[in-house]
Amino acid sequence: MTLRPFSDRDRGLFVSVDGPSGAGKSTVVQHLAQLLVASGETVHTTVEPSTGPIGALARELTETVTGRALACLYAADRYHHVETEIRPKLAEGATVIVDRYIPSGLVVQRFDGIDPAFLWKLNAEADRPDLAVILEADPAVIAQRLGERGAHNRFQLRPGSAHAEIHFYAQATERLIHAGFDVMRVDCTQPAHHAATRIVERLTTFFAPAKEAQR
Ligand SMILES: Nc1ncnc2c1ncn2[C@@H]1O[C@H](COP(=O)(O)OP(=O)(O)OP(=O)(O)O)[C@@H](O)[C@H]1O
Ligand SMILES: Cc1cn([C@H]2C[C@H](O)[C@@H](COP(=O)(O)O)O2)c(=O)[nH]c1=O
Repeated sequence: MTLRPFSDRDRGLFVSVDGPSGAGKSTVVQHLAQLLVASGETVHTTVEPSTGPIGALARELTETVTGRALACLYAADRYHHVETEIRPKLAEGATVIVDRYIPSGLVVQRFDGIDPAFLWKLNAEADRPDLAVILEADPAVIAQRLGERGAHNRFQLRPGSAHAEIHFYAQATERLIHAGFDVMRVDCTQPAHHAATRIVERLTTFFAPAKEAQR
């Protein structure tokens, strides 16, 4: 199987995975990568904030810097990540799976009261993923997972954060669909490998070239 976007057969497929904190993004990304590698794909997994210099700064400053300044820092990391890691890996033909991307940029900074229109403009020039996966679940499930695992950041410590984040994601998802993004909503209350299998099915149905084209 060789996964290629129809718009550009010379590069690999770009998939983003977003969803509320603790929904299971990292777990699904891991399963998805394993399934794709097992089917013969070259896969590069990556994460935002990136491991680059701006990503490291954003991660370090998330607890102390707020609002527009933090939103700009995450957007700067995104543009740098695309230029220095994502595009080069796609050009090598790898399927790139990113754990958090534009949808997170449209959602997380809303906890600091930032206007969604500002977040949209800030992220508007970042390369679009071929498929934007959004994990969805009942707030009680997410709150339970967060409670068991423990919070990773200040946003997850707020009472009702799971409810608020699910609401922000629903709005961001509508906006992405309206702008023409290929969005796949995935129920993450199912076991993670089931969710990953559904994503692989979608990728192979919509993006794997016909056998003749591969020869
Ligand atoms: N499908 C699932 N069913 C049950 N538990 C799950 C599932 N997916 C993830 N978990 C558990 O939920 C917790 C959060 O998972 P994970 O770290 O993958 O979430 P995340 O969305 O990447 O979190 P964060 O946004 O904080 O990075 C972990 O303890 C993980 O083992
Ligand atoms: C991409 C992105 C990330 N963040 C914040 C949210 C979290 O504090 C960390 C990510 O860590 P996790 O282990 O994946 O939860 O980064 C953000 O505020 N804005 C963003 O666009």
